[in-house]
Amino acid sequence: MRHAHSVEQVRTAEAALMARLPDGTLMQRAAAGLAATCARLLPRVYGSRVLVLAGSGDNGGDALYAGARLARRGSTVHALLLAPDRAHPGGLADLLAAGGRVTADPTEFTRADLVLDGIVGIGGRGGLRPEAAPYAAMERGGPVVAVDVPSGVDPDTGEVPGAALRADVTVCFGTYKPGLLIDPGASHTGALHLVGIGLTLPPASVTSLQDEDLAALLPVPGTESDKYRRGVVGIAAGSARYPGAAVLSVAGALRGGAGAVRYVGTAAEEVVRRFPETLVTEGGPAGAGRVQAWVVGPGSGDGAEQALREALAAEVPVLVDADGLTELARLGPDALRERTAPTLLTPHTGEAARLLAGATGDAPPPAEELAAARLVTARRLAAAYRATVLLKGSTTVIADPSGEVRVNPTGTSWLATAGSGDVLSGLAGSLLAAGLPPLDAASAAAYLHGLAGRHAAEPGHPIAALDIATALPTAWRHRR
Ligand SMILES: NC(=O)C1=CN([C@@H]2O[C@H](COP(=O)(O)OP(=O)(O)OC[C@H]3O[C@@H](n4cnc5c(N)ncnc54)[C@H](OP(=O)(O)O)[C@@H]3O)[C@@H](O)[C@H]2O)[C@@H](O)CC1
Ligand SMILES: [K+]
Repeated sequence: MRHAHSVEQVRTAEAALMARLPDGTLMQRAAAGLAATCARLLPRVYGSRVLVLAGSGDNGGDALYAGARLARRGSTVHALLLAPDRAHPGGLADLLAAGGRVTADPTEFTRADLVLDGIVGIGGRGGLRPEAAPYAAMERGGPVVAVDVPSGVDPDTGEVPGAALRADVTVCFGTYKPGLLIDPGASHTGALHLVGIGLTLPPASVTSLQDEDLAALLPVPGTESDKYRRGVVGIAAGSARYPGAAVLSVAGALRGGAGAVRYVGTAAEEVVRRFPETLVTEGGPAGAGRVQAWVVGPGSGDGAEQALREALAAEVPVLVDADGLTELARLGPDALRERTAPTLLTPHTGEAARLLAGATGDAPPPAEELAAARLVTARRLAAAYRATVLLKGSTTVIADPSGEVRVNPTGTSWLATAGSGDVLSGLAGSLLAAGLPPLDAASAAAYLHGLAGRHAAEPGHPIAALDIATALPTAWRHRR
């Protein structure tokens, strides 16, 4: 599991540790880790050109001290000071003592074999300021290594409100920051390296599953298992107009580990033709047999209202997707108030905008605004509806009403294909039926779905939604 901590949590842990250590110890630990990573990135440290972009704070201090270490190993190190009269005094003195020089020449950015971005770290707010903004678009001669955070990325949220540096590698200190894991910030970090500096941190509210976490979450049938113990997932999806959504949701559900898939809706014929193992019931969720979790909404069209009401009345976990979400947005959070079992909502940003409008009574915010603020949006929705929310898109973010968040690391842009969300809904519903709590079910489903998309698209070609469902067993088996 990757754990990400907020700036406030990092500052608290830093203060506690600094009180016990001699001045400057943490910065030296950070600089040592940073310099070691830079040395590995350079073909040869001796004789390489290194540029340090140093801002006014400790982030610049880290970069200057790391520059000094590289200068002592024979690199030609220049420092470009973005606030020359406020550069970190100790770091600058150390760099000069090691033979480094100050430059005012911005073209050094292009000449350098490696650039250290020490403009701003966890103390930064807003995009790059005018003196630093041109570096965001400038041609580079070698890798850019971000110190702690790529400058211009909000460390707490991943928002990128203005210009920001795109790093090839980010060396972060003590812990990951949420903004390094969530787009658009995540797409600025490049490869992530964590350097331990000895902080004692509280439990993280933002985490990201890794392969071994997925392995621990996925249900494995025991010798006592029968289909009911493994879970029956009910799929209320599809309509005369959109029968395909039902087929795709069932396809995802069948490969999600539940013991059986029960389908209700008007696309039964198409579903059974494709997947004869599906149990089919006439009518809506209310009249269906035993079901341990419902998925309601993909392609439901006009049938969404009735199906949603019936599913929400059941005392089992319910996943609401697509047309079900549009209907829920119309009803507002009150529709979930009486529920005793968990509810999982799986909106894309357009549906999230409607859900927010349904909760506030305001006009729906532009979907692009929500896409740029994914963490905040998922948390707002989870709080408003008191439900677990899986916000789809570039970095899928899953928030539960307690404020806990999982960030999915396996996304791929190949997943942005029609019907991909239908497969995800069935898969997540299946994991809910198998008994996983909603945060686990949603994050495991997003992880597997992303992996399946990668497998299906290998070695790099377009895929259709059914390809994702077909690749799920491979993703399940290999988990990477
Ligand atoms: N925490 C830890 O455990 C450890 C932390 N360490 C390091 O310290 C870093 C945090 O250092 P920090 O607190 O000095 O803040 P930092 O990010 O350098 O910013 C400082 C100043 O920048 C300015 N500024 C703001 N926004 C800006 C913008 N957009 N563009 C340009 N400038 C902007 C603003 O000043 P202003 O100009 O507004 O007066 C602000 O006060 C951390 O990321 C890590 O690298 C390690 O050494 C070891 C252990
Ligand atoms: K930085």
